[in-house]
Amino acid sequence: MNSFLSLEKIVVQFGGLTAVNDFSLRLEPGELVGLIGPNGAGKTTVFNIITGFLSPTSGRVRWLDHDITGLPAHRITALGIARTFQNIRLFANMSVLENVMVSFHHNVRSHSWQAMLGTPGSAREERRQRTGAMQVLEEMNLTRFAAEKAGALPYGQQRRLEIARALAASPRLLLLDEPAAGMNPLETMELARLIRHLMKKYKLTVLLIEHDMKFVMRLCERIKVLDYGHSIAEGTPREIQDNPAVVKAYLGSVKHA
Ligand SMILES: Nc1ncnc2c1ncn2[C@@H]1O[C@H](COP(=O)(O)OP(=O)(O)OP(=O)(O)O)[C@@H](O)[C@H]1O
Repeated sequence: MNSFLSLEKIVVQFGGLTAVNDFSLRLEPGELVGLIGPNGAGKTTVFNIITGFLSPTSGRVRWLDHDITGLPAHRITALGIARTFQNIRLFANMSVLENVMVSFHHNVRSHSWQAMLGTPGSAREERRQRTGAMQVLEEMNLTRFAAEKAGALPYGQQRRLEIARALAASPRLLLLDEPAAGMNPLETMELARLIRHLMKKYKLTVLLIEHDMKFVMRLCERIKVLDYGHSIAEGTPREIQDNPAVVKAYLGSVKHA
């Protein structure tokens, strides 16, 4: 059957721990889906499987009808899947602009020998990366920070820069790992607006992990809930809010917190 992204019966074991167990998920183009669940439920592990940072113990990942299970991360990015990280992974000592240019560089995989020799091809390529990176920064409202060190940006802007870097890879599917973490309510509201805008403009599909329930419930069309590696519910925000298994999973996690 045709599919955009489909995860089929994914199992991930770390030694004796089963972090993800028999997990399946399908995404259709243009969807905005939330992946939620208590701490340690296996959400980031699912992202790591989709993006090639981990290989599953069993199960398959299909993307645009290709089996991409276990492909290395850079190949999966080149096929159109980009991500951000829960723990921000910027090059803190490089400028904001350079951080985005690096993603363009990976995107086009420009010939490193050209760069080493400083040939006209590489100068042209650098200009192309710079122009592209500036466009992405403008989209993310980060132009005024272009020359600043990434590590010096306020936290909320660093999160936006992470998204800028992911966008530079020209993805069709964007995975956002806790994009609103550490943001104030105003920043969170702006982020929700931005995600909708980017999805429309770049015809993106988005899967996001988030603990801010208000944000998830307002933004996502469909939500999938993980608990101890198992999918325990899937549905609209309303259905998820009223689902007894979900309430129980979250109450349990509060009790143990
Ligand atoms: N590389 C690893 N080696 C061993 N155990 C791991 C590894 N990565 C994750 N785990 C374990 O797998 C389980 C799922 O972790 P994961 O980070 O996917 O959960 P999560 O739902 O993203 O949690 P959180 O909301 O706290 O970020 C946890 O018990 C975690 O400790």
